[in-house]
Amino acid sequence: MTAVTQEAGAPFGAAPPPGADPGESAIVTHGLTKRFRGGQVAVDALDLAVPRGSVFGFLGPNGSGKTTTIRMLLGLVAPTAGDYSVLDLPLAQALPRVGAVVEGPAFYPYLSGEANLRRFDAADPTARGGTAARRIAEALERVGLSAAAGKRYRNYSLGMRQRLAIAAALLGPRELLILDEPTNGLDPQGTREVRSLVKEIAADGTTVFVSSHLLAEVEQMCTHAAIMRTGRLVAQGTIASLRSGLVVRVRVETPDAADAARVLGTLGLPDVRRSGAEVTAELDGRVPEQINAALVGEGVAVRGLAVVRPSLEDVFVGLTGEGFDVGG
Ligand SMILES: Nc1ncnc2c1ncn2[C@@H]1O[C@H](COP(=O)(O)OP(=O)(O)OP(=O)(O)O)[C@@H](O)[C@H]1O
Repeated sequence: MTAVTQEAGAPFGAAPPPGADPGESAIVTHGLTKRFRGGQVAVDALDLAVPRGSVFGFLGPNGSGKTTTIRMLLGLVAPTAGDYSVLDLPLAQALPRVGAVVEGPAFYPYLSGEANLRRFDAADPTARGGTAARRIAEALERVGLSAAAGKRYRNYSLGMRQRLAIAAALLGPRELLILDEPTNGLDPQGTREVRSLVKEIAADGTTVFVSSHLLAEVEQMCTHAAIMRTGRLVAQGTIASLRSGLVVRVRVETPDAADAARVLGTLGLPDVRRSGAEVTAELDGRVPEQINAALVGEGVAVRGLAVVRPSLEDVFVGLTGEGFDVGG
């Protein structure tokens, strides 16, 4: 597939830079659309470009089309229109290099983690029999379950269960790992385990494409994101580039709020706002040290000074005019 070019009116960041080598993308979609019987358009003309080596957050409220997109990428659902490329290969050649956790795999509760992986490995026609024990040991090692390999699945914590699902997806050498809402239903500890595992897998060079309806999770875990809303792409790019269009503010906590507001105004910071003991303004390219020095120089007692960067939620609100409603 050739590089997707930016079209007039296409969402911000929708295409790789002109002349980009398509081999640098782990996933490219062009006009990818799924209309279900009954007329429901679940995915609407989606242009995605997932750089190799990225941890790519596929972010959207429930029902925004994330799972349907993933199912199309894995060849589980046929698109109504558009095309896509995974690892720049025909799908049959790409899939053995792709690990995926879409719906939680069915593990036997009374079997150990290791025995469950043996079942999975045996069911994979592309896996070579003679090296199964090594593959399984490596997958368990990679997700940090070697010590719990012999423990029954039903005694695993939620985080361990999800890590085993990821191990099952990593039984072969994978260039791309696709995870659909991997922290859904996990407790905070399990969520932390999965998040750090994703980072480790990416650090080993595997591209990770992870869907989520949790903005904060994508901000913490991902290098890039695409934001979906009702089947349509709102924006995509690096997390920094998504935020770059929005204003960074400075927030000062002080008992001398009126004086602080005056000083910020004198410094020329735009949009000074005061609320109780808090004064905020646009940072406008200044460094916080300079602002702090000016405040202290004018005798303002500074209790706290922080730079407030826009969140992905601010990006979503800024682009759609709506709140990010996880209920869809
Ligand atoms: N097989 C189907 N037939 C008809 N409509 C479907 C089907 N699968 C999904 N949909 C609809 O398509 C839309 C997108 O669903 P999808 O599951 O892809 O969203 P999602 O972003 O993954 O949300 P969730 O996190 O809730 O699964 C929803 O409105 C859903 O009801």
